[in-house]
Amino acid sequence: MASTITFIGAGNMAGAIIGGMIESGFAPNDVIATSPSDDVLAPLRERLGIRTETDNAAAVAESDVVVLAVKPQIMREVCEQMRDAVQARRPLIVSVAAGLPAETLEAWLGGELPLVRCMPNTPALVGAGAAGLYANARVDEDQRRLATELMEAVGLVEWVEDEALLDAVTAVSGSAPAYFFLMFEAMEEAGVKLGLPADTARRLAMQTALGAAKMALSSDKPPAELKRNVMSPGGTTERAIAHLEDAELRRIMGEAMTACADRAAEMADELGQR
Ligand SMILES: NC(=O)C1=CN([C@@H]2O[C@H](COP(=O)(O)OP(=O)(O)OC[C@H]3O[C@@H](n4cnc5c(N)ncnc54)[C@H](OP(=O)(O)O)[C@@H]3O)[C@@H](O)[C@H]2O)C=CC1
Ligand SMILES: O=C(O)[C@@H]1CCC=N1
Repeated sequence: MASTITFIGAGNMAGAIIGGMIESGFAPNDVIATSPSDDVLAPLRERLGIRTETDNAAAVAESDVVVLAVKPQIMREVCEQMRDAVQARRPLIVSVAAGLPAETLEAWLGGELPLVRCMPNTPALVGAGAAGLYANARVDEDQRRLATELMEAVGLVEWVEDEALLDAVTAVSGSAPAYFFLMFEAMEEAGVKLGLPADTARRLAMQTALGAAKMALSSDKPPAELKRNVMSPGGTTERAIAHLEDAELRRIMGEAMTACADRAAEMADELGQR
């Protein structure tokens, strides 16, 4: 793809997407990352060979796609500062910010812009990301393809036609790597209590998660059946699963994910006011 793609903000999420893009074959010279601090940019420039810029407006002036990847709390100020450059260039805007509505972002950037809202996750760094995308009415088919191509370079893409569903995507995939990392912590701690060295328990737990995910993705059987296949009657797994069900893991996951989606909607209320 010959388009120039600029990331406004070069933190965790932008770094993960850019790393995955370069790994998947995007030309480093077509990618620009911005940050107020060259200390943040220098390692990206040196490690990935991409271009960097401390002036957001200057980067926007030569971009076909502008990915907004700063924290939601500073998004308004960042958008307003580069509004003139965006209006002069009219690139496709892709926002990865949790919560902030397309209409609000578009208004902060001066209005009438093609804008895709994307909820990615950090496994993009290893090409195993999962992203939900929503396009406003100004996004044409070519721009939709461009956004798909960009995010498919780093993982799975699912489009939603109702913007509000991005809050659900945040709960199911955007925030969800952290749920699994918590699970790894808990499994390692439990493995150590059962006598294993910590690093052995950690490696076994992670490899098992990878295997379970790969197996579930490649199987036409639903997870409930794959689970039953591990549970020998009267055996060990049955005992563990009974414990998790008695402890109401499903209810806990439901409540945690509802809290996540509610927070995304709350952020829109807190930050999305014009
Ligand atoms: N982390 C995640 O798993 C996910 C994050 N997101 C979204 O991604 C966005 C970024 O989050 P995340 O990467 O975690 O945050 P980070 O804090 O890691 O990254 C944000 C970056 O923006 C930089 N920055 C601050 N001000 C400016 C500016 N004026 N111009 C350009 N860059 C600036 C910051 O620099 P400095 O540190 O020097 O201030 C920082 O490096 C958020 O909107 C979040 O909702 C979405 C999905 C998943
Ligand atoms: O925690 C957050 O707000 C961001 C959005 C999704 C993942 N991290």
